[in-house]
Amino acid sequence: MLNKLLTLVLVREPSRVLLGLKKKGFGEGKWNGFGGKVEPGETILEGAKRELLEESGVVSNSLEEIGLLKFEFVGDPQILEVHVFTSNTFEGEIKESDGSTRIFLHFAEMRPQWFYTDKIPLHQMWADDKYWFPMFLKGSKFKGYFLFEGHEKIVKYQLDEVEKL
Ligand SMILES: Nc1nc(SCCc2ccccc2)c2[nH]cnc2n1
Repeated sequence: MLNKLLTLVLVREPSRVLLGLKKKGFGEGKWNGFGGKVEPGETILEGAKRELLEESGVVSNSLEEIGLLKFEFVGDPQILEVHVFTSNTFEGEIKESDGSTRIFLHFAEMRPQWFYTDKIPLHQMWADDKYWFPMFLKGSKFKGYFLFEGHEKIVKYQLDEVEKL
């Protein structure tokens, strides 16, 4: 299967969500949760925890999978399969990462910032987020498929709230 396994972690307090501004690479210039590739030999959950720690300095031991999103880009056979997690307990102090390798952690070019749930910068996020973020904020689980043309235009999509992923 050509699907590329990715994770996305949204750290959440009752009225705030932690997002990171991607300074380089895929999704550069967009605010997003913390995530990335699942490495060989690790589970999706382990990958999610690893990326969260690498990209934000946050250690979370209670991630809950809340969404499954598949992204296809016109002209590219590889489908991104993004497993979305939320975390409502965490420890560690939030660190900016500048891509330089630290002694302890390899940071992945993210600038973390808290956003109040009524001030999510959707216009500076991936175009699909405006569709499923409200489901995330109200605690629903969701499954979606988005066909992109380039990185900004959604050609078609399917999105459903689900009881179980
Ligand atoms: N919100 C959102 N996220 C992603 S990729 C998330 C996973 C990821 C992958 C690589 C680096 C960092 C994070 C998206 N792709 C297309 N629409 C999208 N929406």
